[in-house]
Amino acid sequence: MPLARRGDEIRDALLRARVAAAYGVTHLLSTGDMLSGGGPRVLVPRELAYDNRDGQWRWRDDIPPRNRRLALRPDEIEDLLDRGFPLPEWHTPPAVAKELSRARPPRRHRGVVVLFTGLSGSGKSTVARGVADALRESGDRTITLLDGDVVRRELTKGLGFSKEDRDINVRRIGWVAAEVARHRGMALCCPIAPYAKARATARAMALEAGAGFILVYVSTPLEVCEQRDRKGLYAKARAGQITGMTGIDDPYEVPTDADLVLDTSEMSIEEAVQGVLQHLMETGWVEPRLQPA
Ligand SMILES: Nc1ncnc2c1ncn2[C@@H]1O[C@H](COP(=O)(O)OS(=O)(=O)O)[C@@H](OP(=O)(O)O)[C@H]1O
Ligand SMILES: Nc1ncnc2c1ncn2[C@@H]1O[C@H](COP(=O)(O)OP(=O)(O)O)[C@@H](O)[C@H]1O
Repeated sequence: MPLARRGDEIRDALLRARVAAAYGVTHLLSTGDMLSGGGPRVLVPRELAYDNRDGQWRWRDDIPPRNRRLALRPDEIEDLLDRGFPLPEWHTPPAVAKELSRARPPRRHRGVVVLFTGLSGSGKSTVARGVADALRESGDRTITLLDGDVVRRELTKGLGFSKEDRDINVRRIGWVAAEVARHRGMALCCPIAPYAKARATARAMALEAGAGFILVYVSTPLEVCEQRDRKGLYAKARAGQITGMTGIDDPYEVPTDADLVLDTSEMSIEEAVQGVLQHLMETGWVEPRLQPA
């Protein structure tokens, strides 16, 4: 029953019992540590397993091991649903499986936010653009690329590079991305996003919108970013002409929660793009028919 959890086990159990009673339920099956309350009687069953000799569920110890199939754990069920695989009929009646997959559609049908984080010049925009181009060709989802320069011109104009302004910048990007993903699109964003807390907020907003969130840490070392110095900002920072440059005299908090790490000093642009696509396919967010070249 997809009831929102209140975070309090006792209140959750009571609420479940009340809702179940309202549907006419007279007995509830529960694990030993769950509470009853609210009317129906609670039965605490012994662990049941599927007996493939006659298709019945019975106490697991009454079934010879070779005929016994244990019930799937909740995380195994979620994994099958996320990947869009059918739940086995011996385990879940098809009508129930249909409802479950309606409540938790496969990842490839849900929205997703991909946030690239890393130093200026690390390759975030270049890789995000490559991923966007590849996925646009497949046409399964709408693709929104929230590119750095455009974002700072259109969405966050007027903000600077203080911690406060960077946090607002990343928060706004995260909010727009989550809205895109709420409507089943894919949003690719590439701010430096130097602070872990702002990145965590972006993740939370995407998850709250029922979407996925993938943090790609573009870990290209500072020396390489500095050699690239496409905008001449590192040279200016070294010369003391500008201050607050990330990696020089402003912090970058290395992610400890990255879903994927790419060091573009060790791979070509194409390899980096394929690395992201591969990850999206392996985790079920993108259909695996986009085969890497
Ligand atoms: N002080 C300072 N520090 C870092 N970067 C600076 C700074 N001043 C200007 N720039 C240019 O602005 C781009 C970074 O903006 P972001 O919106 O990605 O930054 S942040 O996420 O809000 O920290 C970044 O662009 P990219 O190179 O595309 O990352 C820089 O070119
Ligand atoms: N393997 C690579 N992956 C990504 N960018 C690379 C790679 N090798 C060289 N580059 C170059 O590095 C620069 C990265 O710039 P950009 O993508 O704007 O970085 P960021 O968005 O992180 O500031 C581009 O000029 C790009 O062509």
